Amino acid sequence: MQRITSATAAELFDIAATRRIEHAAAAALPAHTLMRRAGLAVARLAMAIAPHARTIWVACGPGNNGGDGFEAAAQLRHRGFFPAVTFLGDESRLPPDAKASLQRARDAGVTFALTPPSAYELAIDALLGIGSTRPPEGTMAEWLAKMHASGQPVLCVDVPSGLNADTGTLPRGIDQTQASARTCITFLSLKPGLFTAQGRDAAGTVWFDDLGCSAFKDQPVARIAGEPDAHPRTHASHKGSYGDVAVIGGASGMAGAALLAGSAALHGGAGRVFVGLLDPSAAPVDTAQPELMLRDARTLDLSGMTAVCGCGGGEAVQELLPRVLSTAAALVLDADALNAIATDGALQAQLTSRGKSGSPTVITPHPLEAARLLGCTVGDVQADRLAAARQLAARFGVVVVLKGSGTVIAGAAETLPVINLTGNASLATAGTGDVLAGMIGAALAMRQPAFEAARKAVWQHGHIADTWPADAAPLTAGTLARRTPA
Ligand SMILES: NC(=O)C1=CN([C@@H]2O[C@H](COP(=O)(O)OP(=O)(O)OC[C@H]3O[C@@H](n4cnc5c(N)ncnc54)[C@H](OP(=O)(O)O)[C@@H]3O)[C@@H](O)[C@H]2O)[C@@H](O)CC1
Ligand SMILES: Nc1ncnc2c1ncn2[C@@H]1O[C@H](COP(=O)(O)OP(=O)(O)O)[C@@H](O)[C@H]1O
Ligand SMILES: [K+]
Repeated sequence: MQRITSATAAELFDIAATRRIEHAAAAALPAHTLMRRAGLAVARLAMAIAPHARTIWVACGPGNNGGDGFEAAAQLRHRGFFPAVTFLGDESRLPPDAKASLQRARDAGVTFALTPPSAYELAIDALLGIGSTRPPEGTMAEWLAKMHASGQPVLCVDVPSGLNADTGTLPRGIDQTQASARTCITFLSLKPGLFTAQGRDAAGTVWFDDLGCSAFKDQPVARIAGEPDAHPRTHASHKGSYGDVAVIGGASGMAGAALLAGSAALHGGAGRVFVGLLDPSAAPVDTAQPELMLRDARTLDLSGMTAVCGCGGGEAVQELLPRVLSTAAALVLDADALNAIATDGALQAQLTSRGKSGSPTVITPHPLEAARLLGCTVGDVQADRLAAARQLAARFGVVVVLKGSGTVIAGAAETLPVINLTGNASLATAGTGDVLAGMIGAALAMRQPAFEAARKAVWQHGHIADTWPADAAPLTAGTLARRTPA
């Protein structure tokens, strides 16, 4: 059993691949072996989470996920705990594995009840796993609501019930994000939905158990990539070794966004940072950050530079985009640059041909910007974040950073997308996206390949937030930009 953290590197498998792994493993093992191993793993984790629990509520559903719950209850009873099982299903229609585990729970002397216990110290959610086909309703929805509102810890078996294990979406009305401490133990494969969209809130801390079946492989759909490699600086280097970044943005009233990106590029390690402001009346120097070289955006020669374009760019950025797209040596497109491209077919064609030419290019849309680029709704993007990021990457031939909880990084078709596990809601404050764009710009300026530059910066951006000292100044975009990545 392995705890999954932001340092973990592993492949992610969708439901179809997981089913194939399960069938291959089950065929190679004696009957009921997988479920017995799964139930034992649940019981062990339950004992670790709530070692002093008197009553453990085990809510079991109509399929094999419920079977895991019966098996866990049997194992817990054998170890002196008092599981109370509520079963929502038709015994005569239980799959064979689950039926055998139900019998084992009965034989172990587990208590069965029609309604949840009035008091309990841990709830085990074994209602639905990867076989969830429709939104939970009626009694199942009530039990889930009770579990999640009770304040007691919840241990989800394989997948939080109702969560789409491929996409991380929860059905409307099923809230699994309330105050209870949440843990999920998942079997045979790590599923992408546990790590993006609503998955991170629903699953909480994720544990993985391969049930002794690591030999059974299949085709992954994405990966979590762990901590990126450090790039130590050689003694015999100088500022020219670390490249130039030119931030282009900061239209009237929005200079701050460009300055934040510039600050992040500087602290991210770029050799020199120019900030090309679109506001002609902007001050000639930022006295708080005199290292930044402020210029008129129209005068910058981008041919040897990494451009970070769009932060606070307003509508003014549109007229500069043809030159930026054709001349920047490497490029990060954010915010208003993306909005401009979304409404302009010629710019889209230019972006596509830039992508085809292989010039390093990263786009960093949040879900609304991604929706504009794809011509769909935010709901469509969030309904399948992996697919949306892959689609954008394929359309323009660039590296895509689809931001939000479980940021997705997608590139060329032959590169597995990455779901990033650092970051938290303290980043949900204005300007943190500008900081990310600047950090990616710095990594590109240091000549890291575009996908790796994006992956590294996204990981570090989130990691800074995750390790923000409790006694430090509050996390704002400005303080985030100034913290050296750990
Ligand atoms: N076999 C093994 O040894 C191992 C299996 N493992 C475990 O099996 C799990 C997969 O089991 P599974 O395929 O039986 O699917 P599961 O998630 O239990 O649900 C299917 C049942 O739920 C029903 N149903 C669906 N939605 C519903 C809803 N909203 N409300 C109400 N009912 C709903 C659906 O009914 P139907 O849609 O057919 O009407 C069907 O009856 C997997 O996640 C893992 O925990 C692993 O431990 C490895 C070892
Ligand atoms: N709840 C969250 N969990 C993890 N990361 C988040 C969360 N909310 C925001 N972020 C991150 O913060 C940044 C916000 O970027 P963006 O939406 O472009 O903001 P802005 O335009 O204000 O700079 C992104 O990197 C995003 O992934
Ligand atoms: K479950």
